[in-house]
Amino acid sequence: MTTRVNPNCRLEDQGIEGLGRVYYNLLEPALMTEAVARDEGKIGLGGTFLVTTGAHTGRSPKDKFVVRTPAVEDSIWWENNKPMTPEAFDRLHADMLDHMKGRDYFVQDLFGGADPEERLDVRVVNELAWHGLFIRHMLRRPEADELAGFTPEFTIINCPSFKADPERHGCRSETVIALNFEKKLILIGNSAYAGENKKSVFTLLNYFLPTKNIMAMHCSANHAPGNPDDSAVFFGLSGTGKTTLSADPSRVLIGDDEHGWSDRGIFNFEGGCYAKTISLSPKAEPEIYATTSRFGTVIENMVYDEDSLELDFEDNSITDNMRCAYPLDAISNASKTSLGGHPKNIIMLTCDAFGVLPPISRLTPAQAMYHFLSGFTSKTPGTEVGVKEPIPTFSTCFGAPFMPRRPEVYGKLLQEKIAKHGSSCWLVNTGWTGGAFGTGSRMPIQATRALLAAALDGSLNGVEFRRDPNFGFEVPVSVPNVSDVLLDPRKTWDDPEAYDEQARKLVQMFSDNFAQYLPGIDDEVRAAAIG
Ligand SMILES: Nc1ncnc2c1ncn2[C@@H]1O[C@H](COP(=O)(O)OP(=O)(O)OP(=O)(O)O)[C@@H](O)[C@H]1O
Ligand SMILES: O=C([O-])CC(=O)C(=O)O
Ligand SMILES: [Mn+2]
Repeated sequence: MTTRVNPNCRLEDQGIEGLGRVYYNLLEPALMTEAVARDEGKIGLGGTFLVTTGAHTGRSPKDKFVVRTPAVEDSIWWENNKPMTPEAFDRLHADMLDHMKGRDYFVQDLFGGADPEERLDVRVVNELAWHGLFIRHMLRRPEADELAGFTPEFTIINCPSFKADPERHGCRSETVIALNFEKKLILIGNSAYAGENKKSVFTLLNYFLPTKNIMAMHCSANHAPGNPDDSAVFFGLSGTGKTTLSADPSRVLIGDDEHGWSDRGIFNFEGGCYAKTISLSPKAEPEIYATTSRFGTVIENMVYDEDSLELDFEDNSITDNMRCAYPLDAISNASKTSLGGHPKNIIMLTCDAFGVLPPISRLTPAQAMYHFLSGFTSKTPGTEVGVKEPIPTFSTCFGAPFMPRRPEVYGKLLQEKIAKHGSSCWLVNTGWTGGAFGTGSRMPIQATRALLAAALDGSLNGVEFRRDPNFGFEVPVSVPNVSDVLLDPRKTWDDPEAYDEQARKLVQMFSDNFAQYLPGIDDEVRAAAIG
């Protein structure tokens, strides 16, 4: 019988002792069985696993720390990554190991990265069986014979029942995510939100890959049917549409959130997807909807009927950030390899709740760099009391919370690769049209899809373009299957002067934010800066 763990690499061999029962590399059915036995959640329709995560229903970026050791001192972007002293980390580590004694743990040995040459071997040690199921869906699953020789390069210990002590552990609250590059260890305490697991691995890859000249990207990716070389990536912050728009029935899905771009092309870091389910429509997003009733899908923080177990896609009383996690093969048109060629098209998604940005714009490489460094989207009112206006959010590289290095590192890599491979770049607004949030409405998914289809098949390059007076990029005047009015946001507003006023404000926000990047920027990108 094949063993499901490298016999020379048990937790004891890593100095983790005195635990209760340790379950190594259980498969999905066994993980579900253990999760049910522990009352962590319950089986839903079609064999999904329904779970709630208590106080944390999203990531806790303010509680994330990097241990400040000499080896990483010069390479970490400390203005964006909170430091923790090695001594505080050691106390946290010792206290967590102590807390773990006598408790059962679920170990999953997995790969981060679909390209075998570039992958990171990670061991994820979870207190919750369903976290084991989640991360097994999300990362790359080794074959049984690969497990026999598996030696983790990094270990993540995720212990939601552990509460940190800010005084003793040098953190901010009882919640902690601490990355130690020297000890090759990540410790997560006091959050049951599953997304912390996957974004920890992303942060590691974002640190390591640039040294190998590989661009690490917070983006989704797909390719044309039968032609992996005709690939596209979709950058974007949370909620901008990476997952929704990459799962396009007319394209082959490579992945929905994290990818690398090496000299061989693009590769998914993950083996699964983590989709938002709020208002998920079977008509607009049939592939993702179908995953919410298949065996093994983890359904996190959704309200359901206690008797019938029917999910309520509209009830956001637990959180707006309700999600489902499933392996890539749950999507029928997913790539078998999770690899693609050098992207022919680079899409930058933004959800502009001010209703100012056009639904699609063509960017020069310098403009693409400007928008990549800006990383604009907006948070919409409603989730926080008293928030009446959309909140502009500038998160550099479309993912500042996951970027351990300085933005220029990623910016330069992307710039070089775009120049070398001649990728076309586009800015796509999946946010508001016909006015700002409160007046207008969200861009219809069908319109966004039609515009993307035209960009990706090359036909959009053949239409007439106008130059946007506020942002300087080019905007198509007319596109088949999309109303001309939609293409010109000013015309969608009842009051065009109110549009101009809002546009002026947004330009100013971009310009104020970009000031921080001007000192290190080359002339071409400087010339593309607006305002
Ligand atoms: N025009 C549109 N384009 C894309 N998504 C839209 C559009 N209109 C509405 N939506 C909704 O917006 C949400 C986009 O979320 P999605 O999960 O794709 O974001 P994401 O970029 O993958 O975020 P995260 O990184 O948090 O996973 C979905 O709920 C989708 O149904
Ligand atoms: O990380 C998460 O919690 C979910 C996600 O994909 C994102 O927010 O970008
Ligand atoms: Mn997503």
